[in-house]
Amino acid sequence: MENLVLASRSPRRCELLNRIGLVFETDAPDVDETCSLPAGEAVRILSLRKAQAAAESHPGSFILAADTLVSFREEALGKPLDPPDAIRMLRMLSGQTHQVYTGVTVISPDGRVFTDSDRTDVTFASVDDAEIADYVRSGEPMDKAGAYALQGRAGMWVTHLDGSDTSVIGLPLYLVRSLLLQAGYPLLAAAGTHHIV
Ligand SMILES: Cc1cn([C@H]2C[C@H](O)[C@@H](COP(=O)(O)OP(=O)(O)OP(=O)(O)O)O2)c(=O)[nH]c1=O
Repeated sequence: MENLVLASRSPRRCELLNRIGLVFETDAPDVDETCSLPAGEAVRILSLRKAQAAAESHPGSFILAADTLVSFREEALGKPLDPPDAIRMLRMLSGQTHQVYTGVTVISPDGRVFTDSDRTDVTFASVDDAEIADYVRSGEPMDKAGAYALQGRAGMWVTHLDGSDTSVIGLPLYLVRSLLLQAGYPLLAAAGTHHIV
């Protein structure tokens, strides 16, 4: 079976790939995550950077990488710098619709590059300062783009989602499937015996 490397330290991305039964190793070299492009373009470039960095040390493997940014009124929101920054972001998102962009890149063993991105619109209910402060104290926002986790407590705030839930959590599985198939990864054989209970 061909080797698949997930170039990520995100436990959510690992969990999502495990969910579809793929066997993979992880290796996430450090990359420069600064990019001044709009979020929708930046996520593709950043996922490409992550994939290329991992490909250097894994010749002959399939490489998969992703990057997620939240965007509200043209401002790209990555991970909060500190708790006050998380509070600032969540106050902005309260009662509003924002965009979540996730870029995905696959590199095939012969070095061909396949890259695409997803845009999903998420609408939050109004959340007051006390609830935001309590959420930030929980620590959940600190390693998440936009300072929230759809798969966690912030799932209670989502009144509408137009797009892909797995994309918001960091890895749009429909793009993983399509890019791996384009790259020639034997997806059916790899996931064939897996089923959830
Ligand atoms: C909006 C949102 C983001 N996130 C996470 C997904 C990503 O892990 C993170 C965005 O940061 P990224 O820089 O995309 O990824 P990462 O640094 O966590 O992992 P790596 O670069 O090693 O792959 O935010 C959630 O888990 N839930 C959410 O609802």
